Amino acid sequence: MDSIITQIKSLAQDADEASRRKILDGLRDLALSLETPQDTMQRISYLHLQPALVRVGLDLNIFKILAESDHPLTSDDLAVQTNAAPNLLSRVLRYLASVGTIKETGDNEFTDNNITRSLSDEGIASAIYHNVNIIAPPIFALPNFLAENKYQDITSSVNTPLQKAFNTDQPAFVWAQTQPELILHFNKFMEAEQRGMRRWFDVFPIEEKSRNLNPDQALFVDVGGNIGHQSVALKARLPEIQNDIIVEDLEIVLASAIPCEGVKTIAFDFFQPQVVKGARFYYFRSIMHDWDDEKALIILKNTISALGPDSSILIDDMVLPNSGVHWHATQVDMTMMSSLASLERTTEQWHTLMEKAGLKIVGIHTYSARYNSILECVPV
Ligand SMILES: C[S@@+](CC[C@H](N)C(=O)[O-])C[C@H]1O[C@@H](n2cnc3c(N)ncnc32)[C@H](O)[C@@H]1O
Repeated sequence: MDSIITQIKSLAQDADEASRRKILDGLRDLALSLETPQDTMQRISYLHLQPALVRVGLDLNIFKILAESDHPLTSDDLAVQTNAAPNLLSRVLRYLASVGTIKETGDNEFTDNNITRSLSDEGIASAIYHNVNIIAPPIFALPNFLAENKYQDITSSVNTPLQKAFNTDQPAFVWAQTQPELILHFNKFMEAEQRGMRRWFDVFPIEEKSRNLNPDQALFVDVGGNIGHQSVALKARLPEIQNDIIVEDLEIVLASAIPCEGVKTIAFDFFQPQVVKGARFYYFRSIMHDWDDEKALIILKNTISALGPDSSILIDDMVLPNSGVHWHATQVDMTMMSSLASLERTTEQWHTLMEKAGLKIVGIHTYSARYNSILECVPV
């Protein structure tokens, strides 16, 4: 067994991202194939504990303390540093070690491992906060919601499990504006989610397609661009181009925009007609997946009215295959459904949406093993 583990580790060390994922998924399938009914019961029925207890670890700063310590710490050491009751803490630590998020080195003594170090990263911590605080309650409300609605499609963004879970009648993005902590975590989560990934312009011929701009023509409008990660990266890629790169988002979000010379911000509601006319690119990253076809069509039509003769719309979202969709994508799809009444789309669903908008897809450039793709769209 030890020699098999060593072989797998060395295989993974030299693997590219797609092969490394294949190894992880193969090991997952192997572990599942070995489960007894008892194992399955233990695994699935307690799954929800892990994010909740990891959040406790984050609240107490346990992962960072262990990652920054050059020697193992006892639960009493950690109790002093966190002000948590020693007995409570030792039980929490024992749980966290048992699921591999920290490493037990002796009786009530712990150190870090690769998972501890990942969890001590601010962006990854924010992803956990966002998912535990905002995504999990609607997911737990989902079974009753579906039963009450006789297992019909969730089609209204004001009637989803999110409204049930948080007792609100507002759509998620409006409700979110009343939750400043949510916005801070969400913005950091968005950064962590993109980190280390190939960028869309690594496959999209951005230099070639940015030629012959008029001097007063905007190059790039990052619609719903959050705090500007993509626009800042694009500016770094095209430093010599002086045409405007503009991040549009809600005012409350732009308040935390990354300051960057050459990147402007405009507070803008994409359910209103686009205010920047004739830009070369109108870019939507992870926007269409937030909305059902009806709302996505409003956003697209508001953009089409601003297009100039050489403009195009770039949609940066997942393009799902028809079968064998990876769990990284199916879990986002379930989240979209439960909180936003929206979806991740297959190639066919993207074509249908664009046809309804009066657009045609002239290219699909896939840039990650997670189906992230640029759909280049122009009017029919
Ligand atoms: C899933 S995030 C994607 C953010 C960014 N494009 C990225 O990929 O990191 C969706 C974004 O849409 C913004 N948004 C939601 N409703 C909006 C509206 N009506 N007008 C403009 N932006 C909106 C949110 O504030 C958020 O930043």
